[in-house]
Amino acid sequence: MKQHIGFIGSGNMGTAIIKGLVSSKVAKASQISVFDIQLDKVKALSKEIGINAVESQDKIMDVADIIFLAVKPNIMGKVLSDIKAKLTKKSILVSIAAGVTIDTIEKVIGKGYKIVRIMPNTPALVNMGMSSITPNDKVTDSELKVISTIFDSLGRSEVVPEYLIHSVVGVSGSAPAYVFMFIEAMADAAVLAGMPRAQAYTFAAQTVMGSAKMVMETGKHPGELKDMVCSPGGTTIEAVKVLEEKGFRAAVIDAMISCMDKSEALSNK
Ligand SMILES: NC(=O)C1=CN([C@@H]2O[C@H](COP(=O)(O)OP(=O)(O)OC[C@H]3O[C@@H](n4cnc5c(N)ncnc54)[C@H](O)[C@@H]3O)[C@@H](O)[C@H]2O)C=CC1
Ligand SMILES: O=C(O)[C@@H]1CCC=N1
Repeated sequence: MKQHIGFIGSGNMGTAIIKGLVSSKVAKASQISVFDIQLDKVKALSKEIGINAVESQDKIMDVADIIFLAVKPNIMGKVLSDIKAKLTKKSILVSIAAGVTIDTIEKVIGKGYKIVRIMPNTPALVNMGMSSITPNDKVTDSELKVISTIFDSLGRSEVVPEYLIHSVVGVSGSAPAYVFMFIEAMADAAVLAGMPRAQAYTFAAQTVMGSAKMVMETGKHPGELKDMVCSPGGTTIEAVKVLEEKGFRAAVIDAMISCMDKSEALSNK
């Protein structure tokens, strides 16, 4: 791609996107400029992967065609007000903030600007992310293609209407946290049974990755794939019984309802 990409904020998610982009080779490190109030962090990132570390938001606005806002939702308003003067109608503003709607952004910067709302997740760091893309009506089809290319290079992406973003937060944005908890719990049990810790993480994580791949590649219903593991009178069905008794599915659904409710509450602030 030929555009210059600027980042305001390089925390957990911003850094995952930046590193994923560089390793995918969709953008060269020289095409990426990054500003974060923690300047040392950006300098270290520059040293590590070669992106341009810049010392102000203004410098990002001077060089970038695509501007990523990767700061916490509660400071989005301030950052938007700060960059407003230098924003042009040609720039594409990409926000990854949970609960900050396109309407909220337009209330600060005004209408007529190109805005894309993204809900990414941290596996973008290893180019296995899942991102949703929601453009406003000022973004052209070819610009949307550029944004899709960026997020496809970080894993997969799908364009969704804005009302679906709460579901996306629950099922992918926040979801790595619950998957990591699942992996950690499985590894704990293996350690309990005597397996060394590091080996337990490898077995658990590879199993989660392989199971996910089977869902994606076989097209079979997850229930059918589960049934294929459960030998009659065997070990797996014993585990399934306990998971059902302990409310495993209900716990996941309830947790996600809390997560999605919070996403909605943030949007209504
Ligand atoms: N962490 C995740 O898994 C995901 C996060 N998000 C969204 O990404 C955004 C960032 O989240 P995280 O990376 O987790 O937070 P974080 O706290 O790790 O990173 C935020 C960064 O912004 C910097 N910052 C603060 N004020 C700034 C300013 N005025 N100018 C430039 N930089 C500034 C901070 O120094 C920090 O490095 C949030 O809006 C969140 O909703 C979305 C999807 C997933
Ligand atoms: O926890 C959060 O608020 C952010 C949004 C999605 C994942 N992390």
